[in-house]
Amino acid sequence: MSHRVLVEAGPAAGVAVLKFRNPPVNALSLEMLMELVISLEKLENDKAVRGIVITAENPGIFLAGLDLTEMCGRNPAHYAKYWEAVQELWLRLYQSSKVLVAAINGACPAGGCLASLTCDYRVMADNPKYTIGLNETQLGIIAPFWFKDTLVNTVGHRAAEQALQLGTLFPPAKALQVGIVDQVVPEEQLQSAALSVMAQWLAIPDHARQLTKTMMRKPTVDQLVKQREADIQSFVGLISQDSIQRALQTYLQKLRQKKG
Ligand SMILES: CCCCCCC/C=C/C(=O)SCCNC(=O)CCNC(=O)[C@H](O)C(C)(C)COP(=O)(O)OP(=O)(O)OC[C@H]1O[C@@H](n2cnc3c(N)ncnc32)[C@H](O)[C@@H]1OP(=O)(O)O
Repeated sequence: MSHRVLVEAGPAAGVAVLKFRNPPVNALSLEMLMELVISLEKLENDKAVRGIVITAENPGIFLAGLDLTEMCGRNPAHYAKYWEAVQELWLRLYQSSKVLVAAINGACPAGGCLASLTCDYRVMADNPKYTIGLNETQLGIIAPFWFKDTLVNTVGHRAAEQALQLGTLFPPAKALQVGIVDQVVPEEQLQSAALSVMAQWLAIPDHARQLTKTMMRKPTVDQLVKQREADIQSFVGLISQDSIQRALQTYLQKLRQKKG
């Protein structure tokens, strides 16, 4: 039984809707990652499902990214387990044979942006409070190579380099201009727009679309698969450094003080 991920049958045949519900901010905790992987595996094996709309149950925050509390003050074994789960989610999403459409109905930083970038199409609600991007450098950390490659595959090398170096969080219109999202629509039309684009994608025969998706994505997937263990060790080494721990603690404190 999943608590942090809700899967519903969509209003159209063959479409499921997967909703994030991990209050307060839909951070990707270890439990949330594991529940997502299980839900995605079930959907992947369900022949009746051809497409999945991915969204947040409550508008405001799509995903707050990786859970910073999983990466602060823990031991190396925990960091390794956490990072393996992050890799697993990315591999499931990026290699999914289903059509994935992200209906971005809230803030979408870092790991949240990465999850949306694995989708085949991104529709974002036109709300200036919502931003999207790989903002890792703003936290004093570096987006791993497979985060970078997923962005490069979406927006091209130059735009990705600039966005990554600056850690830019783009509001909807700018995100559309850069190509990080494919469509921006009024907030109240987000779900209908996602279903409408899903219908267009489902009009293509599955086998042809799936083989094309694999052809386009396999080189990027293979890069991680062939060095998965090394990537885990690299993450554990970096995240355990005092300077990185200090940077993350400072960032978390800033988030907490924002309220007070
Ligand atoms: C060095 C080796 C390489 C490492 C690579 C690692 C790659 C990392 C990828 C990531 O995803 S890092 C996480 C990036 N995420 C962010 O920068 C988002 C941070 N959060 C926000 O900007 C805001 O919280 C929000 C999502 C826009 C929501 O704002 P809102 O005003 O609605 O809520 P807050 O009051 O800010 O937060 C409520 C509560 O939640 C805590 N929190 C927020 N984000 C996270 C998070 N990502 N992980 C854990 N906890 C988070 C926040 O601290 C508040 O906690 P309390 O004060 O209530 O205790």
